[in-house]
Amino acid sequence: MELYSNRGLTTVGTVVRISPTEVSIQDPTAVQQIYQIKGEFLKSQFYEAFLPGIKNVFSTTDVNYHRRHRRLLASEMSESGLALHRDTVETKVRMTIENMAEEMETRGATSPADAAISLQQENQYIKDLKLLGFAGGLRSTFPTLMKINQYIPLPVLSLGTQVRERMRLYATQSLGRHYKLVEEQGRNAKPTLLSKLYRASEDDQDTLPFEELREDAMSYIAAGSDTTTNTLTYLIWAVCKRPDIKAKLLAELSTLPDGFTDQDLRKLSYLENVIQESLRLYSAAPSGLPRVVPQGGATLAGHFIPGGYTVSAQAYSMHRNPAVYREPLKYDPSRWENPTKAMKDAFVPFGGGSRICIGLHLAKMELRLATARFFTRFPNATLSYLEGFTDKDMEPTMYFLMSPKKQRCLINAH
Ligand code: HEM
Repeated sequence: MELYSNRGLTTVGTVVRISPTEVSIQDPTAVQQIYQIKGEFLKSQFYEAFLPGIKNVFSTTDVNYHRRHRRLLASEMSESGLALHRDTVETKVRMTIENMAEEMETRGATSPADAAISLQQENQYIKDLKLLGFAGGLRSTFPTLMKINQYIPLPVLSLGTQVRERMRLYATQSLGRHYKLVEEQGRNAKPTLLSKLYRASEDDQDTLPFEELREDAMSYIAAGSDTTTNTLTYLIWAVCKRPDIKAKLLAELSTLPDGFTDQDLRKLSYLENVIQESLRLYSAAPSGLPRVVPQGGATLAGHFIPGGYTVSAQAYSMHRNPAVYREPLKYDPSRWENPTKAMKDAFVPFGGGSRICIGLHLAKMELRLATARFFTRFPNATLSYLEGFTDKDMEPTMYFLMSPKKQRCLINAH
């Protein structure tokens, strides 16, 4: 199979052994086999190494624990459940756009990622989010580091422990703020993504103990911030680089009524294609998602893989396979006008099966609103060359999550 990487076209196997007991697979049919709703390929120990000491809906490898949490969390994150949160998302997006406009005045350029995140919390919080992915990626990719760390403490790993503790504190504070509101305002308190669970009465089966809820809140903070922000950053950068694409997007946005809402945006097909294409090339979590082959083994892409082996597929290569996507390195939203079955099967920015991203509808709502608000407010936006910014700054780095190498993208938003 031929694959495009940043270094050009390389020929690699569809099935590649990457360690004595681990196999990476880039075959759309096999991927559908591995990541199924009722699948038997369970998350591997990789996830516990990624977030040691934290058991939540993202990291747990325990099927029953996951099923219970996922069931309880799912309704609020569904498309209908999110209707309650549209106004909150809309307000955050508007504030982000205002931040950008202000930054333009003071700095002469704006950085979408900084504008989006600076609203949420202090500087330390932002640093912590980045460090969490970095340290987690190191730990799970190089488990030997953990062994060395027992004898010679490695600063990056102890930093990771401190970061996890601070993330736990952020989650506690965030839940605490809502508890206080509920005490003061009762059921009329502004809902959050976890409201339903702690509104339930003490003896209600459909609720979670505070500690478990707090760990899930951590997964939302960690998995839900940088992912959407990085995708949005790459989207704005990619569209600003291509005046033809921007013009087509602006033409579609110009059909929107004044005071448009997400309901209006959902009808815009080109906007949807721009988001799809950004998730294809710049998907924020494009690394291998390791699963354990069930007992008895499995035949994947024509190869028998014994039970207990780890298999993984990664969106990065799947999304750049020239046999599926013509000119795969080209940013071309129009390819999504009539996608083939292979394109749909190979498109896995949110993972798949029972462990598919629980935040995907929220992420897509945020991306729709932020893209539409950004380009209607700044129709003449172009790339900025201020502060020596170049395309090289946008080369991806990957520590499980993908982000621009220099952690910045400067836009001349005027
Ligand atoms: C563009 C934005 C996003 C991308 C690309 C993304 C990507 C992913 C991927 C690939 C997975 C599967 C991980 C695996 O199998 O190991 C995942 C899982 C998850 N994501 Fe997202 N995500 C995004 C936004 C969000 C948001 C906004 C939230 C929550 C607020 C969120 C929360 C989660 C959680 C909790 C899981 C674990 C689900 C489970 O195991 O049941 N994500 N995400």
